[in-house]
Amino acid sequence: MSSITIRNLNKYYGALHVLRSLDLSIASGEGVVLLGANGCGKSTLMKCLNGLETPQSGSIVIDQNDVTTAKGLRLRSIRRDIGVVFQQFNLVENLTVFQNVLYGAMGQRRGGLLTVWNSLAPKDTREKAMHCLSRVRMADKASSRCRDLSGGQQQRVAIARMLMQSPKIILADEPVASLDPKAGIEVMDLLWEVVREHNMTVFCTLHQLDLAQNYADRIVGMKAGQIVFDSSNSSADKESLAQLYQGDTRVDGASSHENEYAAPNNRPAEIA
Ligand SMILES: Nc1ncnc2c1ncn2[C@@H]1O[C@H](COP(=O)(O)OP(=O)(O)OP(=O)(O)O)[C@@H](O)[C@H]1O
Repeated sequence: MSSITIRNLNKYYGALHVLRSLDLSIASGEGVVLLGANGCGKSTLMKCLNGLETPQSGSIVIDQNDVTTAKGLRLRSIRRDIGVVFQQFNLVENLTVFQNVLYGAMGQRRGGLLTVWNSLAPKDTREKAMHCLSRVRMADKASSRCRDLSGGQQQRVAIARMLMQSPKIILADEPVASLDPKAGIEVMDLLWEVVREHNMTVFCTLHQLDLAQNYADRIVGMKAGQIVFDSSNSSADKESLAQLYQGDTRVDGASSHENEYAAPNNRPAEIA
C-alpha cells in the first residue's frame, strides 16, 4: 500500500499559474475522488503526480520518494508503482487485446513493444496477461484488435494492462468520461473491485457527483488551482459541492459562461 503527500505545489504553463500552493495528503489504501469544473487544474495535478509534468516548486512524496526531484531510472522505478487509467484508454488500436495487456509489463523494458509484436514474452508473463484479461472478463476477446471493441470494453482492457504492472497506486483521470452511463458504471464497479482486491490507493477525477458518492471513501474538490473542499464521502454536503462549480472556477480566468460552452458536462447532473 502507498500514500501520497503533496505540499505547497506550484505549476505554471508560461504565465498561467495552474496549481496554486496546493496541499493534499492521501493515506495508503484510500479511495479519493477529485471533483472540479473544467479548467480548474485536475489533469495538470494528475500529470505532476505521474511525473509527466514537472512543477516549479513544492513536493510530491509517494511513500518515501519525491516524484518532483526524481529523474531517469529513479523516476521510472517510481512510475512502475503507479498505474494510470485515462479517459481515452490509450491503447494501441492495431494491436490485439492480448498484445496491449502484455505491453503493460513488457513495454517498460528495452525493446518491449518489439517483444509484444513478436509474441516472445516469457511464459509466466503471458499467463499473467491472460489472468488479468480474465479478471476484467475480456479473455474471450484476447485475439481481437482493440479498434474493434466498444469504449467500455477498451477501458476494461486498459484496466487489465494497468494490472499487469502490479501497481500500488492508481491514478484515474476521468476514466468514464467517454462512456455512456451504463458502461461507465460497469467500468467504475470493475475499477473499484480490483483496487479493493489489491489494497491499492486510488486517486480518481470525475465529473459525475453521483459516481463520486457511490465509490469514494473521501471527496476532495478543486477550484482555480487549489483544493477547497475535503470531506469523507458520508459527510460531503451538496451545497459545498455545488460551490465548486460557481464563480471563478478556471485557472485561466475564462468565464463560467465560456466554460459551459466548452464542455456541456461541466456540472455534475445532480447539481446543474
Ligand atoms: N500543456 C499545457 N500548456 C499550456 N496550458 C495548459 C497545458 N495543459 C493544460 N493547460 C491549461 O491549464 C489549465 C488547466 O487545465 P487542466 O487540463 O489541468 O484542467 P482540468 O481541470 O483537468 O480540466 P477538464 O476537466 O476540462 O479536463 C487550462 O487553462 C489549460 O488550458
